[in-house]
Amino acid sequence: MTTDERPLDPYDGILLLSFGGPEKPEDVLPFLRRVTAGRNIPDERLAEVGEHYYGFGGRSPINDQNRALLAALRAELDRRGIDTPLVWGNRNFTPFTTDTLEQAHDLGLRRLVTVVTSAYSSYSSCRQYREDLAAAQQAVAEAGLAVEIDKVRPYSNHPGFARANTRLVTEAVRRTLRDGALPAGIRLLFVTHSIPTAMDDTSGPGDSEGNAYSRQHIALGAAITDEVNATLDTDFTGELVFCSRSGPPSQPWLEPDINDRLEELAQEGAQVVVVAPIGFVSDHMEVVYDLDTEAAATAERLGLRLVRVPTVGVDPEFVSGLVDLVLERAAQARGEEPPTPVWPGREAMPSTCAPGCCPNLRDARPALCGRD
Ligand SMILES: CC1=C(CCC(=O)O)c2cc3nc(cc4[nH]c(cc5[nH]c(cc1n2)c(C)c5CCC(=O)O)c(CCC(=O)O)c4C)C(CCC(=O)O)=C3C
Ligand SMILES: [Fe+2]
Repeated sequence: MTTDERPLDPYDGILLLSFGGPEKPEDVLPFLRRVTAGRNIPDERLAEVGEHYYGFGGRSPINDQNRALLAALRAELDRRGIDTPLVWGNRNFTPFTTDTLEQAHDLGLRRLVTVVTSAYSSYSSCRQYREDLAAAQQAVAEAGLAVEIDKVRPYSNHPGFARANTRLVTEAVRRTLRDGALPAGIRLLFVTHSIPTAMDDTSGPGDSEGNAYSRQHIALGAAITDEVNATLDTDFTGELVFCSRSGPPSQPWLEPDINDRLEELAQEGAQVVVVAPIGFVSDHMEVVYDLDTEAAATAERLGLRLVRVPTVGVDPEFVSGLVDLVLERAAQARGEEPPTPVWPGREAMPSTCAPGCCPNLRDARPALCGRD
């Protein structure tokens, strides 16, 4: 059979791997216990985060967003004549990854290529998913089922993700124009999930300078800002801020928190803030609570108008980019050297993580899709 007929060879299945979220009030506590097992999150923070979920009827939007992404990926694969089955697994909620691997094996799938719903390099956003894959693979192996698993590269600088974000930010800024002019005191903020500074310091390949997580965000934010300025003839200075900090106060996490920064910006005379959550791929709880509820309330109290940019979600350019990444990974697995498009910057992250990449600083565990 030629590769034209089977463009995903050697893979016979695609796995969408995500975080997972609760779907009803009774799910919330078990979900939170699972997310935070052994992670030193104060009880008060857990109770508080539980309330975020109860405020939305105990249902996170994330699973439905993944169902929509699956449908969009299926449609894009079909459009390209690729009939490879697509399955979905989560870290913290059903369908759990181990069950998904069993299901995949039942379907006859033996070698999967994984797309993670996270674009950046860090323990939480990359290696922890690789550990999930190793644990699930081990669990099904104990039942005698063998499934091989690879993943696509971290894709914050893949044009599909980066250009879709650029277009969404440009459109949001364009919508603020009145008679072709920007409103006075407008600022552009890029937001992502805060992580412990120790996790950021060690993110990226083991022999690199670290801080891959924050650098990747800064690079994308700067590239988007340049594009917006070029397209709309503006002179924004974008900046990166953080949300969803959860560790104890004694542990340093990436700052500034978006709410603190809004206070400062209001004092500096800002009036409109465009908030682009480039750290996330869908409008899940960290977006609809931390930004649309909490940061929106902060902005309101300060008299700031907050314009929230959508996440990429099922944007066709993003979805098509994910399919390109899967095809690229398949070509690599066949021993070819396919082009690895990159924007912004010049270097694609490797599809197989380097030794020591984004280490687990608490308890090292086996991880797939890497060279250690
Ligand atoms: C980098 C990163 C991403 C982005 C990459 C990716 O998407 O994977 C992300 C995504 C998400 N984080 C999510 C939810 C939570 N994260 C928590 C806690 C933590 N997140 C961390 C990091 C990240 N998290 C970290 C370092 C912790 C501390 C504990 C630990 O070291 O693990 C907690 C515990 C309670 C609390 O918030 O304190 C919850 C409930 C949801 C689901 C949303 C929904 O339900 O719609 C999603 C998509
Ligand atoms: Fe999180």
